[in-house]
Amino acid sequence: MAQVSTPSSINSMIFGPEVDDLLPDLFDSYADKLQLVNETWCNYGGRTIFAGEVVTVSCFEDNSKVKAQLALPGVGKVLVVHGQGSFAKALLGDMIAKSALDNGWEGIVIYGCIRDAGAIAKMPIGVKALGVTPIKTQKRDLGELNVTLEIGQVSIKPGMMLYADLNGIAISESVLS
Ligand SMILES: O=C([O-])CC(=O)C(=O)O
Repeated sequence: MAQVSTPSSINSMIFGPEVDDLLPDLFDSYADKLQLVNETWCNYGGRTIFAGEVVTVSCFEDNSKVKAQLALPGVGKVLVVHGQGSFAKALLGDMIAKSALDNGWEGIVIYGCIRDAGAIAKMPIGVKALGVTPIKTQKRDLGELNVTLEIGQVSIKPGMMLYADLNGIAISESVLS
């Protein structure tokens, strides 16, 4: 599994042996540099600790841009998708998640829903979302790439760093060091 381009001390928190948690240690050391993205996230990916440089998509019940981005190389990157919190359509399923895994993405955060949660749970990639629905979107190529997103009263901009574990999601303006 590729390691993200963070300082080795943080990499050891993310990838070290028997590491179960990341955010508590990060907030103990770097609280002044972190913003908590305070939403009721559920964990769906087979990898519970992940970090990377943020790429953003904004879309509503259409995951065309999500599919297109995750088909591109993603080593060291996390895709953050603002789906307006919709529970009507899934913005990620197992095929798109597999594509992300094959392309080296560290993780995917969806302010909305996913489907194929059983299969995604077996994939070694980070996936967090608000919930699940079995219904997929219609792909009409609607949505915007690399715009600033407002989630959990935090502005999430492309190029920021995102850190996630079972305790939540946090972002920083730059790589913590
Ligand atoms: O295609 C979709 O919209 C979602 C899906 O089912 C998959 O990724 O397998």
